[in-house]
Amino acid sequence: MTQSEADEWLHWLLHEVAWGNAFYEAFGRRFPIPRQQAWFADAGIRYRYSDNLLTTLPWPERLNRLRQRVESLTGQRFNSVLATLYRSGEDSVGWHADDESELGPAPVIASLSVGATRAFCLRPKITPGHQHTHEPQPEPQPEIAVPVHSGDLWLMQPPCQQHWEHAVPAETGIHQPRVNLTFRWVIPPAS
Ligand SMILES: O=C(O)CCC(=O)C(=O)O
Ligand SMILES: [Fe+2]
Repeated sequence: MTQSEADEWLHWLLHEVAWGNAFYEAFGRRFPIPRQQAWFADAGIRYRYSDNLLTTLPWPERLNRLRQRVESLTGQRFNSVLATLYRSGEDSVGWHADDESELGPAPVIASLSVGATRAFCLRPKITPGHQHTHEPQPEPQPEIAVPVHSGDLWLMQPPCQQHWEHAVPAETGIHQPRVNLTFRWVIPPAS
């Protein structure tokens, strides 16, 4: 999208979205995750991870039109979007893959960013499918860092989530916010 569209989207997302704080548990305590999130989805769509932490919001008309635009640009269908707000360079997301079973074995995720330029980092999973093990791990592979600019749209296609992890590390000196939208297809529950 153009810079002025990206600026408009940043303004709309910052002011109109009901941003929520999510938490993670460690050492028997709850800590806020270093970013804010909102989860929009079609009626009846549930996503275990997000559902535990976030309420499902209905699509605002404007966001629904953006979904249709992303669908026609990518040739993919999406029934949900996870919006993430990085309030400044202090906010981040750690290494993970979006490989929950609700996304199916080979998810296609479209990602759109507006606001501050941040590094989107990728690294191969150390042991595909067993990345959460506590056993000793071989040395991590060198990572790839792609600067993502305001208005950039990219696709994470198979086998990205199967074999790679991604992260947006904290960056000192960034005081502007960034919003990232990840459009996803969550397999609807069997009716
Ligand atoms: O902010 C980004 O570019 C990545 C966000 C992300 O990894 C996610 O929403 O799962
Ligand atoms: Fe992700």
